[in-house]
Amino acid sequence: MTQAIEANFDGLVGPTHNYSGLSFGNVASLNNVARPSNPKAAAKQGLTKMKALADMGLVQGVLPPHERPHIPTLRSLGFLGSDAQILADAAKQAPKLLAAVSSASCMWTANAATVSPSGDTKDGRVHFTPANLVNKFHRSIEHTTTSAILKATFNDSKHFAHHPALPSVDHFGDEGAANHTRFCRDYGEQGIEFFVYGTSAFNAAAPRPQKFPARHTLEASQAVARNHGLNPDKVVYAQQNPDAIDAGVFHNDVIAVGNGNVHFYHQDAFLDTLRMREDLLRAWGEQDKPFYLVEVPRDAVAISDCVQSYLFNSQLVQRADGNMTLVVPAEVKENSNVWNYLSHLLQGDTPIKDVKVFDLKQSMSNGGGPACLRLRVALTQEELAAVNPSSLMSDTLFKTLNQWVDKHYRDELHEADLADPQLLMESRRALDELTQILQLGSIYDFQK
Ligand SMILES: NCCC[C@H](NC(=O)CCC(=O)O)C(=O)O
Repeated sequence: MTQAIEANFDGLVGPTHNYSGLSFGNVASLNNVARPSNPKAAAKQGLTKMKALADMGLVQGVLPPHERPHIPTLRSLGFLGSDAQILADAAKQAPKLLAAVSSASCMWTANAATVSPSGDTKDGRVHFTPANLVNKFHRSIEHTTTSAILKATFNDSKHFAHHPALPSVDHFGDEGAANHTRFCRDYGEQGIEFFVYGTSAFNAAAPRPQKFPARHTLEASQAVARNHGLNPDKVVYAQQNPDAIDAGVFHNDVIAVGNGNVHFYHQDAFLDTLRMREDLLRAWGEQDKPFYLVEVPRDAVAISDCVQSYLFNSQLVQRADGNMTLVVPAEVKENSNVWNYLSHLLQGDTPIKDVKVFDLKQSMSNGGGPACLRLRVALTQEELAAVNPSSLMSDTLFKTLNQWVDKHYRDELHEADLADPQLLMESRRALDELTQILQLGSIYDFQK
């Protein structure tokens, strides 16, 4: 049998990366509002992580940034005239709206979509549903372009099925793979799809957070599971602990991560931990590999440590020897509770055997760690061969993209700069060139 693999598709940080405090409930986004950003450093930090994972022998892909500021959204909201006029009017009349349509938030591709590998789906294809991200206006405008990018990257209907986003209303709030994990013995076999939601929209009695929004609903996850043709016996749902959301855990991937036969999560991540454990063990059943439930006790690491360090927003990746590496942000090393816990974990009886640390400070300052920056797509060799080859990381692509960033990106950006018509022109020139580098065709409005 040919070996299936799990590829990571990272979002390349766009030229308008900035700190606008747009994400209520996301502590880092709120704390860093109005700080100057460095889009050039942000893009390079992301590229360095992508290249390092490719060098570890993993398949690494790149998804391009979206067109920002998004002039078509401003036009649809009544701004008229030339692009420069629209920017000037929006900056004056609705500066927060201009910031929202300028966000580089599509870099966090864990929120791009939910992906079900072919081993799990009825028709044996890989299924994609772009997330509607309806809870945040600046993110709710992503799914149309995300859909175009996914279709251009996974462009073969024999292997890949693309669904539209769910209805854009709170009832179907969908944050994509940030709340979705897949467990399996082998990436090509039937696995368990684990959906985590913030609340249930159609059940008024369901527990919900008091302070911050629950961005993802049970009903959204159920609809995705139906559309993807998943086997109900191999789907597990779990509700996030509402208190965790109120403590700043706006996506489940801030407090849990899974891969293969390992679920690594915090004691306070879920509303009903016992049930989550039982449901996963039942779905796993009898296999020649044990299932590891690695629960981090609150006495060792508090929720506040998780939110501050992003311990769980790590990538748990497969090594050639069958063990796993945890890819963490530098903040993990700076938090002594977390670092001590990790040192202890690596000695224990779990497949997690080493840690790799990356500086992702630019993304982290908006609440996005290593796991937020990647969308996982498990692929058989035949499916991998059908992926757009120009989207896959290599020595050449790494060099080309670094040069491209050097040529087009600024190293300092303030919120006021978003009104600069030059920034719009620079971004469009950059993205036009990028679609040629990645051979994606015309995916942006300005190219049509
Ligand atoms: N998965 C990580 C997502 C982080 C993202 N932050 C933001 O959109 C912050 C943007 C700003 O505040 O400028 C969010 O909360 O959805």
